[in-house]
Amino acid sequence: MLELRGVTAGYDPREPVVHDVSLTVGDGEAVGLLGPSGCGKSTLARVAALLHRPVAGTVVIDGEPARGWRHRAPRAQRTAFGVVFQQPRQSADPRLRLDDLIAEPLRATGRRGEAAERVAALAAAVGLSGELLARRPHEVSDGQLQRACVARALVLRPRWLVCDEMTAMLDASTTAALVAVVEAYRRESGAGLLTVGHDAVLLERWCDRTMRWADLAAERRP
Ligand SMILES: Nc1ncnc2c1ncn2[C@@H]1O[C@H](COP(=O)(O)OP(=O)(O)OP(=O)(O)O)[C@@H](O)[C@H]1O
Repeated sequence: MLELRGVTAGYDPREPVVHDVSLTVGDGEAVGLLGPSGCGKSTLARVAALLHRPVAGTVVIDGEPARGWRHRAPRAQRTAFGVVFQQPRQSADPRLRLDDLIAEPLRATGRRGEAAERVAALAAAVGLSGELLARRPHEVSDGQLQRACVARALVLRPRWLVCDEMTAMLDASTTAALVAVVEAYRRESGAGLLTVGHDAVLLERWCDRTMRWADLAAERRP
C-alpha cells in the first residue's frame, strides 16, 4: 500500500499549498485525484513520488516510511516509483536521444546490460519507431516525447506509478494509447497508480476510484 499521511507541503513553509492531506493507494489500485488548476495536485504528486519533501506528514511505502526525498531517498524506495509529468520537455534531458532517455534510469542504477532489450520492448509498447528513437527531444513532437517519457517511467518496472496530468497536452488518440500502455503494465505487474488531473471524464474512466481535491479538504474538517 502507498500511504500519504497528513501531508502538508509547498514552497514557502509559512504558506503551504497542500494542507494535511491523507490518502492511500492499495496494491494494484488506480486512484485518480481531480482538482482545479493551481490547487496543489502536482505538489502532492511530487511528494507521493518522494520528489518533494513535505513540511509535515510523510509517505509510507509498503509499510516503510520514506527515509529521504529526491536523491537522499534510498535507491530501493526511489526506484519503486515511475513518474510521468505534465510537460515532457521540462522532464527530459534535451541532449539525450529518445532511446538513451528511456534507458537512462537503467544506466543510473547500474543495469545498463538490460537497456537494449527493455528499450526495444517499451518502444514497441508506446509506439515509437527506430527512426524516432534516434532523435533528440527538439526533433520530436510533444506527443512523441511523452511516449518516450512513459517508457522511461516503466523501464525499472516500478511498483507504483505517479502520473501528473500525463495527458494534458495530448490529443485523444495519444491519450488513449498512453493510458492503454500504463494499464497493460499494471495488469502484468500489479503496480498501483496515483494519477492527478482535471479531466473528470478521463480519470473516472481510467481509475478504480477518483477523489476530488475539495473532498480531501472536507475530510479534514470536523
Ligand atoms: N517551484 C515552485 N515555487 C513556488 N511556488 C510554486 C512552485 N510550483 C508550484 N507553485 C505554486 O504552488 C501552487 C500549487 O501548484 P501545483 O503545480 O501543485 O498545482 P496544480 O494543482 O498541479 O496546478 P495545475 O493543474 O495548473 O498544474 C500554485 O499556486 C503554484 O503557483
